[in-house]
Amino acid sequence: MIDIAIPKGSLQNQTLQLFEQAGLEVKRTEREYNARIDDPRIGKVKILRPQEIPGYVAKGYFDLGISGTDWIMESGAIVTKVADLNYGKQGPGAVKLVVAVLESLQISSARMIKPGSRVATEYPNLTRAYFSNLGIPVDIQFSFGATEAKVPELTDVVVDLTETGSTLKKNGLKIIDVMLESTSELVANKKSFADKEKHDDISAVQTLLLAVMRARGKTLLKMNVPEAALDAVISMLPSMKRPTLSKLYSTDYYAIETVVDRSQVNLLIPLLKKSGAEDILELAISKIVP
Ligand SMILES: Nc1ncnc2c1ncn2[C@@H]1O[C@H](COP(=O)(O)OP(=O)(O)OP(=O)(O)O)[C@@H](O)[C@H]1O
Ligand SMILES: O=P(O)(O)OC[C@H]1O[C@H](OP(=O)(O)OP(=O)(O)O)[C@H](O)[C@@H]1O
Ligand SMILES: [Mg+2]
Repeated sequence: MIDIAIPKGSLQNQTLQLFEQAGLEVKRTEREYNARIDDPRIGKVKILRPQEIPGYVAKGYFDLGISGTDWIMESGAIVTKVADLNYGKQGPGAVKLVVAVLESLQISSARMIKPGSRVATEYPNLTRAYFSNLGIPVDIQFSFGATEAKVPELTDVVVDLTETGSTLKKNGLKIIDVMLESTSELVANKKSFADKEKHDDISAVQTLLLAVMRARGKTLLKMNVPEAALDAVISMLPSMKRPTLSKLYSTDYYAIETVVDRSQVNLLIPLLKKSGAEDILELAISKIVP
């Protein structure tokens, strides 16, 4: 059995949705931080801040956790990366940890930042390493948030996250460098990962979550096609390997089944029909395990 830490805050909704779609619904009432997942492989489930999750996983309080690349790196926690889950607050993709200054300044790269500048950030360790690497001594000031508000009176430079870019823009800031790209990651405790039984349970959760991620954006198409139209229809169809073909009982029709990109399906269906496909069905896919 494995214990899991789920992030509260920006990554919470996407994480809960992913677990639910994987058939691992995180059950709890509003404001309840001790949750349950009804699965024989999963024990304790807690909802915690993503800043703390890597450290707790590293110490062995949890076998598995989800946090952002940013907090895994900032905390310096030694954990095993099990999977990139590749979502931020707003959905798929990564967020950027950027160096930003007032738009009106004649500064276009981090190398142009003056020694002694004040730098406000929630990530003092990553920021210290970054400026020390550049060889620019700066005055790093820990920020509890609303970091963009601090320019220019309270700080000269900010190191903060951006996803849509809206907060930087609304506060008159421009990006002069990207320190790192951060996405949600599934991480495991090193000892648990090396333990035979726990490894199997960790792998099971990994397989189920990744299967959901893979199925997103894909859809299943089924159709009946007369033998005469078979080549024309098959030549249009993408598939995971090759389309599945089976003969219909006592006719010259074939049934075809294949996986296609959801973004393509509405373009494809009318063309398939025109080429002779009949009884076209589109079905949702919950999981794809290669
Ligand atoms: N749009 C986003 N804004 C902030 N954090 C994001 C965003 N998208 C993804 N994240 C990730 O979420 C994690 C931070 O989540 P958390 O909820 O603890 O902080 P927060 O959203 O900044 O909370 P708070 O509202 O207290 O400032 C980090 O790993 C960060 O990279
Ligand atoms: O590029 P955007 O989509 O605008 O998102 C980025 C903003 O979101 C986060 O702020 P948060 O909501 O965590 O507030 P905080 O600054 O008080 O932590 C982050 O610190 C940025 O300010
Ligand atoms: Mg924040």
